[in-house]
Amino acid sequence: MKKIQLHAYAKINLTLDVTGKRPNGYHDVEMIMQQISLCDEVTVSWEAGSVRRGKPGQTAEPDPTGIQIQLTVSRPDLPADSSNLAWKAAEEMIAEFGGPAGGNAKAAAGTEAADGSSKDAAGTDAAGGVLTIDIQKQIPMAAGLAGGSSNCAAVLHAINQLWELNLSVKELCRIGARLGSDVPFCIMGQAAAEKALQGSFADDPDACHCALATGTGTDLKPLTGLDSFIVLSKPAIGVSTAEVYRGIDNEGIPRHPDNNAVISAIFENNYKVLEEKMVNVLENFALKRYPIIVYTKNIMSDLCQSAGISNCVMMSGSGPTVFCLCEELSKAQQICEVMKSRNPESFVAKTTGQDRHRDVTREGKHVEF
Ligand SMILES: C[C@@](CO)(OP(=O)(O)O)[C@H](O)COP(=O)(O)OP(=O)(O)OC[C@H]1O[C@@H](n2ccc(N)nc2=O)[C@H](O)[C@@H]1O
Ligand SMILES: Nc1ncnc2c1ncn2[C@@H]1O[C@H](COP(=O)(O)OP(=O)(O)O)[C@@H](O)[C@H]1O
Repeated sequence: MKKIQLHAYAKINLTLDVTGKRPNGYHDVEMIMQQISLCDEVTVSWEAGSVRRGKPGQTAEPDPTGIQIQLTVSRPDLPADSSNLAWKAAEEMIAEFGGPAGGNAKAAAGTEAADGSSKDAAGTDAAGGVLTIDIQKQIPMAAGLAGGSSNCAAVLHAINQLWELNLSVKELCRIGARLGSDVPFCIMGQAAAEKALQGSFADDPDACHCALATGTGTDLKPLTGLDSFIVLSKPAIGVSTAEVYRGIDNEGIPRHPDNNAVISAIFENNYKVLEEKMVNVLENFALKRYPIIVYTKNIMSDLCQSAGISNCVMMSGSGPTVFCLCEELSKAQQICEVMKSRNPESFVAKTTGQDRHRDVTREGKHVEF
């Protein structure tokens, strides 16, 4: 049996502009996406040849390739069936590749039964195998943080490794884009941030922690990332991305983000410019529809003011999570403490990929998360 454990990182949107609507209902966007340290743990194992039954967690009957998917999750409100994006990722890889490189499960089949599955003379599954996925959740759900998309991306990466497919980040993104608009960014981010993958993607130009996303969010240009601590606070509601995108169609957009100014400000770590130019146009609908988001933003802004830091407070993605940027860990921790008393799902995170923050703070002290 082969096994790989990956971190599935969340993202925040430092800007989010909507520039048009397509005939299929999807919206054109221009947004800056930044990976952060808050993550789930996704473990995937591959056992070739034998199809086990009666194991814990949800299982699917083997498909015609003889491959069975098993999924376990750490939260009871997260589906552990084929509606889970992690499961969909496994199905997509099975449909695309049929099994490991050089040992394609379809091609390696012994005799093919009437239902298309592979059986040996004894009637047991001769080819194929079992893909077992376990998700330990930490990223809040339906939160605007791409938790589901990051789980999906982790399973695509894991199967790429376990089946030795040698796909590039671009090739994985092509598959991921079919599963969700945020999935390609999560794939690029994991290629850059996950130690277990770095050997495979050391020279891949698409491995990055921050990107400008255009099109429906799947055309990505790597950017230098921000170097900051982040406080995240999720009000106790779930928000549907589809509802928010639909809602924005009937709203005026008084202010758009200035992506070029934000890209320069990220490079210079200029929080004053970030405060002025970071805009998420989805707030125009989401804040009206869900006043708890306004309330959360106001509390966080007041806390930033009391701490004497820039007011870089914004909703991430389609919400409802609100975040603020903090240069200093101690201030981020102070703000988080107060936010936790209002919204238990409040966290301190840091942007990934920054040498200054990777292992040590600027003062040279180790940072433990
Ligand atoms: C808003 C963003 C910003 O990063 O993130 P989240 O808030 O979801 O984290 C993304 O655009 C969301 O990406 P994702 O959550 O993957 O969305 P998808 O599954 O592709 O689409 C869910 C629904 O959102 C709408 N949708 C999505 C993307 C897009 N560019 N235009 C849309 O109108 C569609 O109605 C679609 O049916
Ligand atoms: N592995 C997964 N993790 C989280 N949510 C998932 C997953 N698979 C499917 N979902 C579903 O997708 C929806 C949005 O999930 P999520 O990715 O957390 O939202 P967002 O991108 O807004 O942060 C949830 O309602 C959840 O039921």
